[in-house]
Amino acid sequence: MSAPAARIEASALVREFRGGAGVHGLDLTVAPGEVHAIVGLNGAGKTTLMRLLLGMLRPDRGDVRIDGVDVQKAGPETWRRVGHLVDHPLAYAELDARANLRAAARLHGLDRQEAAAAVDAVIAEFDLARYADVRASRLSLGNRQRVGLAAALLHGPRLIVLDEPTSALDPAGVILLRESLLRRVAAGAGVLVSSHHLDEVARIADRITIINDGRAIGTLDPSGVDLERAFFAAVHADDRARSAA
Ligand SMILES: Nc1ncnc2c1ncn2[C@@H]1O[C@H](COP(=O)(O)OP(=O)(O)OP(=O)(O)O)[C@@H](O)[C@H]1O
Repeated sequence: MSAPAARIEASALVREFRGGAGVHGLDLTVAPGEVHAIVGLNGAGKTTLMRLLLGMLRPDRGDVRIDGVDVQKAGPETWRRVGHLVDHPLAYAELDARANLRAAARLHGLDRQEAAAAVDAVIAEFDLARYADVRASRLSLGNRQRVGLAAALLHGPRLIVLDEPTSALDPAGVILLRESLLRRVAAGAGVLVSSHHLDEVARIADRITIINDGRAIGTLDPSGVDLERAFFAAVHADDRARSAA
C-alpha cells in the first residue's frame, strides 16, 4: 500500500520579485497529523511561501500539491478541505462576526444547517459569544484575529495554513488556538504555521523549519533548549555563507 499523500507538498518552489527578494527554491511538506512551523526574520519569505502554497501567487518555477492535487488545477473539492488565514482576517467589515462566520462556512460548501451548527461550535470554541453580534470593523484587533481564525477552521479543513496566527492574541486566545489546532491535528489535519514566537511554536510543532532569504536553511528541535540561540546561529551562519559566496 502506498503512503498517504502529504496534506501539502511543495517542490523546488521559486518566485523572485524585482530586486531579488522572494522564494528561491524551497521544498516543504506537511503530513497528515503534523504541525510544521516555519520561522524566520521579517522579510525572510514566510508569507510569500504561504501565498504560493495556496495558489494566491503563481510560482516562477516548481509545483505545489494539496492532498496530491496540483494547486493550479485544484477545484472546489480541494479548496473545501483547506482553511487558511494569510493576509486579511475577515472578508466583510460591515457584517457582524456571526454573519462573517456564516459566510465563510457557506463559501466552504456547508449547507445552511451545517453552517449554523459549525458557526455556533466555533463561537464557543474561540470564546466569541460576547462579540458575535458586533460588526467586524468594530472588533478589537485580537478579536478580529480570533474571528478570522474561527472562519479558517470552522469547516473542518484537512489542511490548515496560518500566517502569524497569534500576532494579536491575548494569552487566553493563544491557548484556545493551540488546543483547537491540536484537536484538529489529532483528527488527521496537517497544519503549517508561521510565527515569531519560538517558545509558542515549540509547544505545538512537530517540525520547525528556519526560512532565511527565501530558502529553508535548517531546522530547530521543538524539544531543544534555547531555541533563540539556535535560531540566530543558523541565520547568521547562512548570512555569512551567502556573503562569502
Ligand atoms: N509583491 C511583492 N513585490 C515585491 N516584493 C515583494 C512582494 N511581496 C513580498 N515582497 C518582498 O519579499 C520579501 C519576503 O516578504 P514576506 O512578506 O514573504 O516576508 P515574511 O517572512 O513573511 O516577513 P514578516 O515576518 O515581516 O511578515 C520581502 O523582502 C518583501 O519586501
